[in-house]
Amino acid sequence: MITVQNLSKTYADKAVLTEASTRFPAGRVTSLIGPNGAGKSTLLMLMAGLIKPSQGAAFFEGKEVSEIPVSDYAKKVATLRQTPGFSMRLRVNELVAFGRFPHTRGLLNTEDRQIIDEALEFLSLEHLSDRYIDELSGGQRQMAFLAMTIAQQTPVLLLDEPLNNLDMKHAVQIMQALRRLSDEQGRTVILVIHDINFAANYSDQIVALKSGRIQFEGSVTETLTEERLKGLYELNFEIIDSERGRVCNYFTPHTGV
Ligand SMILES: Nc1ncnc2c1ncn2[C@@H]1O[C@H](COP(=O)(O)OP(=O)(O)OP(=O)(O)O)[C@@H](O)[C@H]1O
Repeated sequence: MITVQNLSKTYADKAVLTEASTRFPAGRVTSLIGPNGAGKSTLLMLMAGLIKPSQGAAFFEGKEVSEIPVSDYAKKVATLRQTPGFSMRLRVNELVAFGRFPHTRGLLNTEDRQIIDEALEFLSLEHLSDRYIDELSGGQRQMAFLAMTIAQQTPVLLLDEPLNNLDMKHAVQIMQALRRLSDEQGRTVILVIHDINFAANYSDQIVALKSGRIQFEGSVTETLTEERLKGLYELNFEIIDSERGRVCNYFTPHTGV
């Protein structure tokens, strides 16, 4: 379980996250939503231990994240950063093998190879296994990085915009995979996501940020309402519930004008 308490981050006197306190339920999918610059990635990176808080703390199983040795934390929490840069010429399966590093320190055994194959299979990437990363499309590369994160086999995954560069079919495939990680394997998934409709249909929990503060949080039905979304994004929404799920329509905010 990850919790944050009075968590704040300031850059040169500019507060980008202010007194955030919340808990992320174990084994569930939580989406961090909100407009550009709201502080979503900052909150995720603080939980990942990749940046230090100015005030307050993030906790993993009751221990302050900044006090957990990096090598131990990497076995518990895997992080996929936004647009990960990678200049080395690597094949997809070699990239995914990096996910095993916290466990193996580089020496892969048969079990590691199996886990790598399973991560590729989980995202239906077997056909790309021998392809070079720099010869993939943006979406294929994004999927390969996600496979690396999955191969790390941590109880918690922190994902910053995992749907970046993905077409609709692949976005659905990723969100279904994240649900399976939660439903079938009990893993905790916390992701930053802009597509409100994917958040609505695949999350257990929503945490909404605006101007560095948590505006609201709770279940999809509690949080993704016309009134709350209007306040968050300053757009008119129409919420449509059907048996296939909830659709938040903001595409034509000025209908009738
Ligand atoms: N290293 C940094 N130095 C200075 N300011 C930063 C730094 N990192 C982030 N910020 C600022 O913090 C604010 C929050 O950024 P953050 O990336 O957390 O927002 P976000 O909600 O993830 O945005 P987006 O949806 O656009 O990715 C922004 O105003 C950003 O410019």
